[in-house]
Amino acid sequence: MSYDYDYIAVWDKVLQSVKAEIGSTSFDIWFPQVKYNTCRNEKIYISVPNTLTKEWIESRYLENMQKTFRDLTQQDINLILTTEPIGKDAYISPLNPKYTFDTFVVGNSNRFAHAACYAVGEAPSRAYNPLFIYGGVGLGKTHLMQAIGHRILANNPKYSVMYVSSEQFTNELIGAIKDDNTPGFRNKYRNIDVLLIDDIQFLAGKERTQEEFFHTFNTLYEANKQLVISSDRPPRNIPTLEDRLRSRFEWGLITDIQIPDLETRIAILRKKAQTDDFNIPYDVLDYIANYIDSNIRELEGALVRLVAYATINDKPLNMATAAEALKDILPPPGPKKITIECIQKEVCKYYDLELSEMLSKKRNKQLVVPRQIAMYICRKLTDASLPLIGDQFGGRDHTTVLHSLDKIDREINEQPELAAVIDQLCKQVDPAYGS
Ligand SMILES: Nc1ncnc2c1ncn2[C@@H]1O[C@H](COP(=O)(O)OP(=O)(O)OP(=O)(O)O)[C@@H](O)[C@H]1O
Repeated sequence: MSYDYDYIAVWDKVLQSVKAEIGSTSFDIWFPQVKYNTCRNEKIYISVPNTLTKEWIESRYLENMQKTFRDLTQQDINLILTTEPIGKDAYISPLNPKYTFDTFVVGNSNRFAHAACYAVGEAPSRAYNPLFIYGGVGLGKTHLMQAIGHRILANNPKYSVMYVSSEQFTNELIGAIKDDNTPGFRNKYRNIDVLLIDDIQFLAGKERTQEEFFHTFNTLYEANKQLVISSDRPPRNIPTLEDRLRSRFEWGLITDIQIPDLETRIAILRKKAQTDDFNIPYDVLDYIANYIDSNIRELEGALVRLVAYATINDKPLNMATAAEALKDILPPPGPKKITIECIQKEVCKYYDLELSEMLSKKRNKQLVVPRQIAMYICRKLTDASLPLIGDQFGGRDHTTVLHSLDKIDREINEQPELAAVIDQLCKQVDPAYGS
């Protein structure tokens, strides 16, 4: 047996047996979008819609599914769950219908990026070209990019809009080189009206792909076609990106998405609950939003996990169920205890430092300032005495702490940007700060 259609039939049987085993409620939650994709080198690739589903199935059902598959085929085959498209024609992902401007919540962290994307969606090749969007993992870059695609298509159904991740672009180029069909590849990429290319940082170090992308970029740009590029960092920070590409990315508009504040996180959860018709009390949404603060995908993942848990166990969607369902990823509900350590960690995260550096005796400026800020916040948000703070900062004397507090006090008055950073850090440590 080696044809896809044989394996597809086996896969169907595997699904039937899973359903018989776990019941249709769980099955309908986890399996509707789990599909046979392709067979490559003794491996069967199964597409799953997201990482949460992947992890859930892997940890609970995969072993049995694999066994059933092997029993039915009498072949030593591995099942691989993947969120990436692999199938022969699957290099170009269609747009996700959920990623539109309507479903995107605008807050301070993404207002500018949203406005830029919206303008490009309404006036492709006229507003900003290229448009470069960057921001941390799971903050909405793909969503915004695809929203541009949807809007352009809604206004101009004849446009050919292509969304592709840089990884797919690379894989497809490699495939074309292997099959001696680079003209076909070029033809496809250079005859479109809009190219949305995601996660461009993936091209770092891939010279041949960069070369190809450079020509694709030029051809499209010269033909006045719209380019939208996303990355996890600004062009100047992508290592081993050729200068000629970097400079092209800087020709148009560069816009970033920041980590959302608490209000935006709550608004995103409310919108998601409303769109998916989940009836969840606001205090539960606030609880989730309070603790998951740096990745919207995880924020949504927690919500989905809660709903799945409540459905499977037939429990009400309330705080107690949330605490149970999310106990592995969130601390129990209730006021968060603010400790010196959690302040140190938050400040380290902000300044990209190791905790050990903050507690060390080193006195270079990159360490001294964050250390003094952390001491200042400890004094502000905890009851800790000066000697205790000194002690927990690598055994420093209380006079050192006092000196730090005085210094930051003075600088806050002179430097509004420092005051804003400290304010933001205080909010991160204590979501109730200032309210
Ligand atoms: N402002 C927002 N409003 C509503 N949903 C959002 C918002 N921002 C992000 N999301 C949702 O969060 C999830 C992650 O977003 P997305 O995949 O666009 O992130 P990304 O920045 O492209 O991540 P990566 O760096 O992993 O490529 C998606 O389901 C998206 O719909």
